[in-house]
Amino acid sequence: MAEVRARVHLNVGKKSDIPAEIASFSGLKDGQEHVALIFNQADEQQTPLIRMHSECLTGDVFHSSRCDCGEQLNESIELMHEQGGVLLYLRQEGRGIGLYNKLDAYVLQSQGMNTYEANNHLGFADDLRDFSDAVLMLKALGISQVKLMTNNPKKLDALRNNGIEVKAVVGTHAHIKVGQTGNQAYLETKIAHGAHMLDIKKIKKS
Ligand SMILES: Nc1nc2c(ncn2[C@@H]2O[C@H](COP(=O)(O)OP(=O)(O)OP(=O)(O)O)[C@@H](O)[C@H]2O)c(=O)[nH]1
Ligand SMILES: [Zn+2]
Repeated sequence: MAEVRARVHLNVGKKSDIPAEIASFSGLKDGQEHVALIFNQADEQQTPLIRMHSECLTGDVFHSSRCDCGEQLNESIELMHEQGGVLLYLRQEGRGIGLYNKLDAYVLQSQGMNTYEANNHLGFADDLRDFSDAVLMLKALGISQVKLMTNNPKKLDALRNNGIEVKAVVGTHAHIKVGQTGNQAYLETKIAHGAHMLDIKKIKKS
């Protein structure tokens, strides 16, 4: 069993004006410092909106053209500001392979491989993520049923197979960034080979 270690108020978002709390945990299994952002005390709602967001330094911090992670993060924060929610920020950079390996994968993608082929070429599976710490974090917050914000069916399975009831799924928009280092091929590959439920019509040019 994991437990909440510290829980403290802060404002977040592009303008630092969205009230939230950040929580740290004890008893997590993989040794990473995962955190939860809690909006409007949503852990007290019966079925809060949840996002399990895997870390992406290049996208979340630098708003890289190669992916849509930073935009998804902002979208989650803004929606949770409106309706409450819990954002689990999971330290699973590069779908679990780490930042330097992800940059090696980007080199291979610049040479023509897709995102999964590049992982495989480096000796990794398509996706190394394990969401059991996310489940422990939800349980530590007393959350057993959720509305999940994702397009990734693996995240649904990870919760459903571990005692968290997923009552509804809320898709995120994706934002196309055109050009040689853009994210269009990355998003299309996730739909075609990763079974992502991303509605191509929901893709917006940003
Ligand atoms: N290995 C690898 N990881 C990538 C690449 N592009 C982005 N990532 C990582 O992919 C992860 C994306 O995380 P999420 O946005 O939470 O997950 P998702 O599987 O896309 O699912 P949803 O956004 O919930 O639909 C982050 O850890 C990024 O660092 C890539 O080309 N190669
Ligand atoms: Zn990213």
